[in-house]
Amino acid sequence: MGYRICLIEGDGIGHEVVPAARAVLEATGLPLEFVEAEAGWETFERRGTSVPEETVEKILSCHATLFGAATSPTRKVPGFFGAIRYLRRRLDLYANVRPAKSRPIPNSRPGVDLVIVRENTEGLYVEQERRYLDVAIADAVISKKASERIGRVALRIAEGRTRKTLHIAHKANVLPLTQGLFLDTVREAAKDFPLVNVQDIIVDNCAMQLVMRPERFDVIVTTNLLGDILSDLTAGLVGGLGLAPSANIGDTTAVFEPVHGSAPDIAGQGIANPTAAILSAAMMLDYLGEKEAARKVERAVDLALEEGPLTPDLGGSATTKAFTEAVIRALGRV
Ligand SMILES: NC(=O)c1ccc[n+]([C@@H]2O[C@H](COP(=O)([O-])OP(=O)(O)OC[C@H]3O[C@@H](n4cnc5c(N)ncnc54)[C@H](O)[C@@H]3O)[C@@H](O)[C@H]2O)c1
Ligand SMILES: O=C(O)CC[C@H](C(=O)O)[C@@H](O)C(=O)O
Repeated sequence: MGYRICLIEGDGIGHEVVPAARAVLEATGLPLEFVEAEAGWETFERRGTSVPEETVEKILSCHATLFGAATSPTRKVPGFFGAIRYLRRRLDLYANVRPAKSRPIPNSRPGVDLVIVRENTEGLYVEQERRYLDVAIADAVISKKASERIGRVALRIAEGRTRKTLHIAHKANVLPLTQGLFLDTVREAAKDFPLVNVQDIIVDNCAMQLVMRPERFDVIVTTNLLGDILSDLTAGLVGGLGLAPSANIGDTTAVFEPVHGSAPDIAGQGIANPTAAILSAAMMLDYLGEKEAARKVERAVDLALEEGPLTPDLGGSATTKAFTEAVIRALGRV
């Protein structure tokens, strides 16, 4: 039996990096069947909704989904909602797992091998904002249930790694009710994981320590917006957004996507780095139980990064297509 994979390109460079990742997936030789679905800003403009119901149905009919990126305007547009944010909440994809690993390129910091585990359903992402004349208010929701389940995901990941260390990154010193509930709940869950060395860290110090000494971190668990920001920081440590993969995982399905967005500044030029999408596809293979194929794809990416040619974000002049072909050639040698 094969795997049904839902592909959602989205907007901008999503149209370039998802086909690249698909080509690499096809080159693994695994029995994969692809189902295409649409979501994002272009979909909203065409159909009046950024996530048509049939897209949700297609995702649910597949074993896993690979998502590119979707554009969200910074102004309020009536009827619009952010596609990936909607899918995370609609499908209860509560764990956003974002690894950052050193890669064999000059602008990647050596010695980094960490995972950010970002709570993916609440915090400030409940998107409850109100405006009263010149004052605007946003709600941040933290629940014991969501904090406990994301805490347990992070603790299980930490338990399975060599260093077995978990940092809980929080701002409970300023927000003791919301951030404090998150911190206390994860600490409580940690009692069931005696092998994991659990430490608290205030998020601003965590950001500084990540820049100064990233090699000391193993797994970091944090709330939604803090994880959003920290995971772009860790992407920057290892070579940039073009290299950072992620997984949105729930109990019934999972959506894999590069950490980056639609990159309007380079979209349509065929020069986007497909590595983040390809590594997200590797995370998807791992989720599907195809561990060996996942490891091979990751090794092929590292070989291609080592040997080049590199895309412009990494200082080269290769196209998306040329780099993808290099990864596919490398797949034959790993
Ligand atoms: N998951 C998502 O769908 C998602 C994630 C982030 C941002 N966004 C949306 O994307 C749009 C653009 O946001 P942004 O500019 O802040 O972030 P972005 O990630 O799209 O781009 C940030 C910078 O990184 C570069 N970059 C990103 N990915 C790259 C790649 N694969 N190869 C080479 N360079 C790459 C871009 O050229 C840009 O200079 C916004 O509308 C935002 O809402 C969506
Ligand atoms: O632009 C959007 O609608 C979502 C962007 C998205 C987020 O979680 O905020 C992105 O920054 C990410 O880290 O996945």
